[in-house]
Amino acid sequence: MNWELMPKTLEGQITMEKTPSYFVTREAPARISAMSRETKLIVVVRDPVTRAISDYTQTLSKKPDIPSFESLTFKNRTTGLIDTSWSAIQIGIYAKHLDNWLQYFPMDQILFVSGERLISDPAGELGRVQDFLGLKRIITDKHFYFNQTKGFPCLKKAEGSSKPHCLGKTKGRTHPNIHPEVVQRLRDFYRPFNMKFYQMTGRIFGWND
Ligand SMILES: Nc1ncnc2c1ncn2[C@@H]1O[C@H](COP(=O)(O)OS(=O)(=O)O)[C@@H](OP(=O)(O)O)[C@H]1O
Repeated sequence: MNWELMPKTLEGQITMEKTPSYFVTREAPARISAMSRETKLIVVVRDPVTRAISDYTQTLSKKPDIPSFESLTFKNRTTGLIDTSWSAIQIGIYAKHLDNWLQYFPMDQILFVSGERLISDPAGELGRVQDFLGLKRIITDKHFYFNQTKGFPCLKKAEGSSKPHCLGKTKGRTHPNIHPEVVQRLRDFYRPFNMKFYQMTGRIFGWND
């Protein structure tokens, strides 16, 4: 197996790699740190309850026969006991995953991007990303417009083209309606983990307001 998958980076270049599952993979911090302790890490996080529903929506689009969101959420519906072994729930316990990364990387090498702000203020959030990477703020408000049909911000011009570009059909799917009681139970479940995560990152993401 060839482990040297990352290309060599020359002076003045930044090599980037995106794998959503790294953040929740136990072995990832040690392996990335062994490759380079200077690696900068960027994680996009959104309200873990919406994240769980989004995760379920994605699975449902591939396997329409899976059980309901509610039945996967609870180990026991009557007592309200949540099945934390279900990956859609487990992934949203951000404080726990961050603990694992902090064994190998200092906090100032990790940037948390707010998924909600990425939608409401993409240029502002990307401004933080550019600062974190030590880049000039080249991407600004001028580059985005809000596409009413898509319901999301899109690029005015795609790279190498003069045409507007939105993310594809698999981004921004309609979520199924989940019973408000189930949503509330999940909000209560995540609250302490969210509070811990705000404390660790020094940013209030506003998921329990
Ligand atoms: N500009 C724009 N356009 C469309 N979608 C946007 C945008 N910005 C953020 N989002 C949110 O991205 C969510 C999907 O991203 P994922 O992280 O699931 O993608 S990935 O498959 O893990 O790469 C997707 O989640 P869903 O709403 O559940 O589809 C969106 O909420």
